[in-house]
Amino acid sequence: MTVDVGAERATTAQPAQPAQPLLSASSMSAGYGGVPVVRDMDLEVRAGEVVALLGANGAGKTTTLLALAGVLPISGGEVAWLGRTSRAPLHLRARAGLGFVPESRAVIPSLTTMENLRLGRGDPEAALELLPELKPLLKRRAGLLSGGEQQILTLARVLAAQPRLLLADEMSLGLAPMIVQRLLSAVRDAANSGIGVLIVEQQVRNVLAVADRAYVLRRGKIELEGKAAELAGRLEEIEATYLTGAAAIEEQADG
Ligand SMILES: Nc1ncnc2c1ncn2[C@@H]1O[C@H](COP(=O)(O)OP(=O)(O)OP(=O)(O)O)[C@@H](O)[C@H]1O
Repeated sequence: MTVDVGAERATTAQPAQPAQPLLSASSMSAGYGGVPVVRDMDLEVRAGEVVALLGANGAGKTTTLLALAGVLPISGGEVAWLGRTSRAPLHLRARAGLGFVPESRAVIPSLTTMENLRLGRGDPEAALELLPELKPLLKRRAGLLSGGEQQILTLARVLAAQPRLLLADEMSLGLAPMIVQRLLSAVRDAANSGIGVLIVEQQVRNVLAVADRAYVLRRGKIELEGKAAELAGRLEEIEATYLTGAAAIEEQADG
């Protein structure tokens, strides 16, 4: 396994070839305390596409994102970032253009919206172009924003760093439908501007409406993949087989 952090840095000035995935995993396994949770995963994300990662509670979606981001060490297979095999941790991948949007809102409450946007090394204006509703809130302390506004700011902070690839973990948890639509459409706009996106989202119909492709996880393995529009056409079957609470309980009983 080649660990080539220096090469990651060196490649940041060069745009990735569209033909080459920004991020790919082959036979990737990862878990906790030596127990694998995701196994044998093959996936990829290319510039300009939104890829959804779907699965029931406990299927391994967050674990997959953490392993791809370098937060959780992989126990098998490979992750390639910008065409090179990598085991670099998140902060080094972040320097090379990987943005991670966590499940929980990640703003500093005592700082204003603008100060939050300036925390990264990026360009607040780039984020404000994608999320202009933050403009009237720039001088307000982030702690005084609503939950939805804080999640919009969380996404904006990551976008301000102008990442090449965005990994987003259930951004919409507990938010009103309008805010969810807003976050998803901003993610789509970001992809249209050339960013690759891998997104975990419980609101399957909504995420498939903005995604290009999707992977469906069950018991830590990718069981289904395809174009988002095709999967949306089979949504009832997919929900019953892979995504419902009943499917998750059945999994645990079987497992
Ligand atoms: N830090 C941890 N230590 C041990 N096991 C963990 C840890 N985090 C998650 N797990 C286990 O790994 C499995 C997959 O969890 P993960 O959070 O990746 O699933 P998920 O698909 O993201 O679920 P959800 O939709 O509920 O967030 C679960 O059985 C979970 O209990």
